[in-house]
Amino acid sequence: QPLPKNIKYGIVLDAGSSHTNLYVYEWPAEKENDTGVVRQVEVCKVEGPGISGYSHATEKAGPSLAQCLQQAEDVIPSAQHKETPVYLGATAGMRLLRLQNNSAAENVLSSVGNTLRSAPFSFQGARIITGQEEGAYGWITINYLLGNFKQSGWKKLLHSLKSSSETSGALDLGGASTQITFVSKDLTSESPDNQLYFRLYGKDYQVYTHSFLCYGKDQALQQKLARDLQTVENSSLPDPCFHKGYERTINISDFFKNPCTSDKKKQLPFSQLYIKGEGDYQKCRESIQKLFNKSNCPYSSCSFNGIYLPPLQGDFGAFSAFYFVMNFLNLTSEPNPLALNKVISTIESFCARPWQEVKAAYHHIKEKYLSEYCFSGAYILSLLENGYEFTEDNWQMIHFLGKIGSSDAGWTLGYMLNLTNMIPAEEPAGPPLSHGSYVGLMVLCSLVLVSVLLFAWLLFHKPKCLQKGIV
Ligand SMILES: Nc1ccn([C@@H]2O[C@H](COP(=O)(O)OP(=O)(O)OP(=O)(O)O)[C@@H](O)[C@H]2O)c(=O)n1
Ligand SMILES: [Ca+2]
Repeated sequence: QPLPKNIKYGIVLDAGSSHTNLYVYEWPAEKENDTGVVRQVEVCKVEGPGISGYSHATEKAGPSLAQCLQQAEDVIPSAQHKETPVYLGATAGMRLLRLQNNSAAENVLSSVGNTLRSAPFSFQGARIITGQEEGAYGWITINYLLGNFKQSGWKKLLHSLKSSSETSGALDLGGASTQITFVSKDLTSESPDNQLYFRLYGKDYQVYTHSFLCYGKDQALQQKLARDLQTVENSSLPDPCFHKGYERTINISDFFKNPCTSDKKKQLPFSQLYIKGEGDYQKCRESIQKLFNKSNCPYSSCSFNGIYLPPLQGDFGAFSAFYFVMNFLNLTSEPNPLALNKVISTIESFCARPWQEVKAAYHHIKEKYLSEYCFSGAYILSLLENGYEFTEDNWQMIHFLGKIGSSDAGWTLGYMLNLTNMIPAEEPAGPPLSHGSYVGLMVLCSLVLVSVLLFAWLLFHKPKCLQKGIV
């Protein structure tokens, strides 16, 4: 008779630059150290901006989380609230706010800390995670969910026959930063900041990671506009990355306060800028390309801006905004990824559609998202092709994925697994057989035993009917 399941829970808040998500995870207590047992049971999108958006009213950052915390209380049985850990990790939006206004960043963190402390859960901290951690935990999450870490018995044998790479690289695109993380056999010690070593389930991993601050898709757009503003003649700016007929007004006053644009600060004779879409993919790609400085590389090989990048290796899972954008454009085809030229032609023709037509065709999608899919599609291609130098030949190694099973791809699960010590360095000494195999083997042994006994009995106590035949 199976014992009643003892379920444990954990909560992680992903305080991103554009918004905050609260995740609830659950796992069977007795299988804590197995791989692939933790699953996401709830996600709650916090209303309003990301916590870095409360820099002018820091005391409101914490209360903005209340509704999602209430949702977590409803999902997790009350008897377990006290023992459920809750973590908050803030990413690039808060890294930028810390650069721009350190005390505002601290006040925001203390406000969210106070709210989380007053929830009935076990508060484990609210902090800004580093870009390295963000990359590493994203890599751990997807490989944990894909079951790439622990293999035993037949699976191990199959894997070694299948000469495929053992882990999948991780590509994360946020609003303010982007991360690339993968196992590299050619990783040299040229750039220690980009090197990580893990020992997980008895295996060593040499991992490359880098986080590009200001290269999330929202900040990349700000960077592009800052460049365009250098040569603007009047307050009207034609922009090839927006659809024809689309117009947007930008306030110049705060524009250059952002650390991603401050080095391009310029006095302008107007306070508002009027962007007018042109819908020209080629021109858009050309203007985005300028964001990737490929001119100097102090290492054996680089991505851009003089940052070390070893040769790309294996498959990649591309998630968050990589997925949102490519999914909108119907370019996430799996298990057979589309060829690069098909991807380019789709984005090119999407950018060429007039804004009125796009708006009518997708009236259910938020205008903020919809108006930027042309820019975002072009930016993703630039980042992957010009930045990381993916080519037609290895493009199909990229798999755009939103979820793996019931869990979202992102850094939060890896963060929780690490902080709760749920991924052991050594392979746990599990039972050598699964329950099914054990039962099967016992039945087989019993049958053999019964047959032997029957045979012995027949041999030594021959029934009369048989003796007669023999005589
Ligand atoms: N259906 C959606 C959802 C989000 N977005 C966009 O995707 C970006 C945000 O991606 P996300 O991964 O949520 O970024 P954050 O975590 O908020 O940012 P960061 O990781 O840089 O802190 C934003 O530009 C948002 O406008 C989108 O285009 N379509
Ligand atoms: Ca993010």
